[in-house]
Amino acid sequence: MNRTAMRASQKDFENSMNQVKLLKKDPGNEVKLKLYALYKQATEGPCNMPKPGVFDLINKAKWDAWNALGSLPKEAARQNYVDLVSSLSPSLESSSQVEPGTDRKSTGFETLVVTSEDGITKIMFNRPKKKNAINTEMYHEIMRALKAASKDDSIITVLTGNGDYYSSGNDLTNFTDIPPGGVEEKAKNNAVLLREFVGCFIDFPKPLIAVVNGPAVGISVTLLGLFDAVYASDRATFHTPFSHLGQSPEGCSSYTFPKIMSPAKATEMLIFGKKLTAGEACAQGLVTEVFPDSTFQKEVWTRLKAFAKLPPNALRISKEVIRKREREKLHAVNAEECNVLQGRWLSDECTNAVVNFLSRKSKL
Ligand SMILES: CCCC/C=C/CC(=O)SCCNC(=O)CCNC(=O)[C@H](O)C(C)(C)COP(=O)(O)OP(=O)(O)OC[C@H]1O[C@@H](n2cnc3c(N)ncnc32)[C@H](O)[C@@H]1OP(=O)(O)O
Repeated sequence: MNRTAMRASQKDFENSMNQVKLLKKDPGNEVKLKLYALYKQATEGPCNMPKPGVFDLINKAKWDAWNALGSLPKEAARQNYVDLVSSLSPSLESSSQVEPGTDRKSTGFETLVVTSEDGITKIMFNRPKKKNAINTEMYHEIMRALKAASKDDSIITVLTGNGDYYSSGNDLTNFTDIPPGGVEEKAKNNAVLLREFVGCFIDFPKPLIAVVNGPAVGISVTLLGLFDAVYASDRATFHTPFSHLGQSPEGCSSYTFPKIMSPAKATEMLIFGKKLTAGEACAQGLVTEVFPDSTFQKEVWTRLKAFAKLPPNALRISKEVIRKREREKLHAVNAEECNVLQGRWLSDECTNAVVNFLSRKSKL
C-alpha cells in the first residue's frame, strides 16, 4: 500500500511519537526540525506563532521549519510524520548496537566516558559526531569528573577524545538557548561557567596529562597550558581562531602561552589564529612529545602506566611545588579573561561568526 495515501491513524501517529523518544542515535538537526514542524502542523495546524528574533536561533529555526509547511492539512502532516519516523528505522535498529564509548551513557556521564584502571583515571570526551565540541552539559560533566578524579585512588588523570578529533572546542550552539533575561544574561552565565570550569584545571592536584588524539580547537587548546604533560599524535593540530570568531583568549592562555612559547609566537596563535601542526606545537613547548599516529595509543599508554607506578605522594607534592607560586596569578588571569569574553560574546563580530557557522556559511 502506498503510505503517502494519508491513512495514518491517530494511533499510528502516537506510536511514531513514542518511537522518536526511543531513538538513541541522534537523527541530526535537520530531521529533528522536520519532525518538530510536522508534529506542530499535525496537532495545531498552520504556524500561528509570532516570528522569533534573529538572535533566538533555535526558536527561529523551529519557526521557519513550521512556517514552511504553509497550509498543509493536519492529516497530511500526520502521515508525513509517520513516514519520516519509519524512514529512521535503521537508526532505531542500530541503537542497541552502538559500540561502547560511542555516544552512549557510561558510568553516569552523557558526554564523557570515564574509566579508572592501572592507577589512571581517563576522562574521554565522547561526542565524536560533533568532533567532541564541548556543550554546557559537557562543561559540567568534565568538572564533576575532575573533582571525582582529584579524590579517587588514581595516581594520574588523563584527558583524551573519542573519534578523529581531540575536541573542536566550545560548542557554538551554547550561544543559542537564550534565557528569559536575554543575551546579556546568557553571556553572564557563560562567563560564570567558564571561570568555574577553568578554575578546576588551575586547582587540579594530581598530574594531569592530555592525550591529544587528533585536531584540537579553541578552549581545548588553551587549557593545555594548565596540563602537566601533553602527548600528541602527529595527526593533531592546534588552532585558536579567537579573532575569526570575534572572541578573545581564555583558559589562562593570555598568560601561559606567551610564557610557554614566547610572546611573538603566542600572538600568531592567539591573535592571528595560526594553526600549528603537532611538530610545531612541540617545538614551541606546548606539546611534550609527538608520536606517529599508527603507534600513538600503544606508546603513550605504556608510558602513562609506568608513570602511574611512581610514588603518588611524591608526584602530588612535586606538582604542588612547581605550580603553587602561579595559582593565585592564574585565577586572576582567568577572572579577567572571562570578564573580557563576556563583553565579546555580546559583540556583533561574535554574533555574526556564530550565526555564520550555525547557518553553515563558514567553517574554520
Ligand atoms: C561557555 C564557555 C565558552 C568558552 C569559549 C571557548 C572558545 C572556543 O572554544 S572557540 C572554538 C570554537 N570552535 C569552532 O569554531 C569550531 C567550529 N567547527 C568547525 O569549524 C568544523 O566543524 C571543524 C573544522 C571542527 C570540523 O569540520 P568537518 O568538516 O570535519 O566536520 P563538520 O561536518 O563541520 O562537523 C561534524 C558535526 O559537528 C558539529 N560541530 C563541530 N564542531 C562544532 C562546534 N565547535 N560547535 C558546534 N557544532 C560543532 C558540526 O556542526 C557538525 O554537526 P552536524 O553533523 O549536525 O552538521
